Amino acid sequence: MKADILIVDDEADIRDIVSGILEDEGHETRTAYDSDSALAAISDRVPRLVFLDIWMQGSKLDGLGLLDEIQAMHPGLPVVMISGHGNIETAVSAIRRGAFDYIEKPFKVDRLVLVAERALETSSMRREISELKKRSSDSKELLGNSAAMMGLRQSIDRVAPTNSRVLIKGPTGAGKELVARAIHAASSRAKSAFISINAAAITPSRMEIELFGTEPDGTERKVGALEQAHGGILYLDEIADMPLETQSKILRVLVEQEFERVGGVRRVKVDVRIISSTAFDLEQLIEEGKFRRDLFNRLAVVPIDVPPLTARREDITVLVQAFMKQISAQTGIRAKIIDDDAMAVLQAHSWPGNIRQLRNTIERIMILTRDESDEIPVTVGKLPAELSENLPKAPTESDTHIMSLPLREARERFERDYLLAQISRFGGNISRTAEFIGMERSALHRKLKSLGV
Ligand SMILES: Nc1ncnc2c1ncn2[C@@H]1O[C@H](COP(=O)(O)OP(=O)(O)OP(=O)(O)O)[C@@H](O)[C@H]1O
Repeated sequence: MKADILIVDDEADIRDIVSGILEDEGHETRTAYDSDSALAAISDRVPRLVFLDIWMQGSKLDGLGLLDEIQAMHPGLPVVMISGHGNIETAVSAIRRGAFDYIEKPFKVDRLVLVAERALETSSMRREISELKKRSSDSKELLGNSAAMMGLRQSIDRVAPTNSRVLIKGPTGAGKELVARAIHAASSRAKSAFISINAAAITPSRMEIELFGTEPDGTERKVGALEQAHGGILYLDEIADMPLETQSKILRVLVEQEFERVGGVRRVKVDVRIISSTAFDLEQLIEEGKFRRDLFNRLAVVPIDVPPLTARREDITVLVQAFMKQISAQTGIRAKIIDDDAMAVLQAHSWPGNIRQLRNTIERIMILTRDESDEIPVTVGKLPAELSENLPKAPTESDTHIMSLPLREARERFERDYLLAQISRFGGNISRTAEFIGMERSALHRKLKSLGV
């Protein structure tokens, strides 16, 4: 795991030895010789780990004072104390105050490397856990075995190991963020941060603070998303909503790989892979002058399309079952069986809110039927009313249209509607439709032809 490590020590040869060893391990190091230069280095860019000497000559703050300062500003940042022979007790009290561990001078290479790896691993695990807690209601696994999903998985596998910027296109709730997370998980940056920032949910004036952070001016300093994502991935959700001014600033970051914080003058260098997403036609927004073409060209190095749920209806059964299990685990409501007709209704629905809407619907169904025994299957009548609105209706006596037809024509009309609904339910897959309705594939083709479909 390559990381940005800061070494703070007043002795130049200790700084050199520690940074030499850590660089041999593939890390990036920076050094500081007292508390002021250390705080300046941290404010240039927040490192992933700090090695901090306990006694520093000529420093405004000693090691413990600086440890307190660092912890107040960056609570999750691990600090390993460097202690001399005489001050093990101080090192131990530093651990009580929140330091991760200490190494003793003269130190052994193995011990130094081990402590660094452990500190980095622990902090990345902590980050993962807090990330998991935040999203514990959602699974991160991309489910579905439709051709569309297989294609999507292939694109993810192909693009993940590269460092290319990816633009994920697709309608709302189709799983764009999940795709971005899958790319992160399969990339060499998997152990580093995945920071997500939603342009649609943030006001334009707040957007720059969220992205670039603020420079301290007596008040609390905010670490921006770009800095938090250093070494990892920044996910820009719904870039179409980004104000033009922010677009220019993002473009500059992409060109120069560095930026300035809001209210600051210093340049902050970062190494961040950007994945962005949109539900809109950016080409059209470019035509209308609402999106910068040069930014689009830089963000969309590899475009990935996430198809709407209606283009992969055959995944619905798997999704419904998985969501039942997940919701049941979270809420304690027992999972239900959905009968074939009710499942067919779910498969035929238009799902404008895509997978998110499907998940919410399953949650609603489970809540509505929570008092029933889990042996009673969910029938069409138990589904939320809006789901059955678009179904082809069975002819009734008041349906004079079909009732006015002779049997042969009425049957043809019914067959046509029935077959079209089944084909749509199986995402246009004729073989699977044929299998389900119990017809030979070739016979179904002939039938469709004879019905003029
Ligand atoms: N293939 C999938 N398998 C399982 N769950 C999925 C899948 N795709 C999406 N989801 C779930 O659907 C919900 C919406 O997904 P996500 O937030 O990734 O969509 P999005 O396209 O980024 O939405 P938006 O456009 O609103 O940002 C989440 O709960 C996600 O876990």
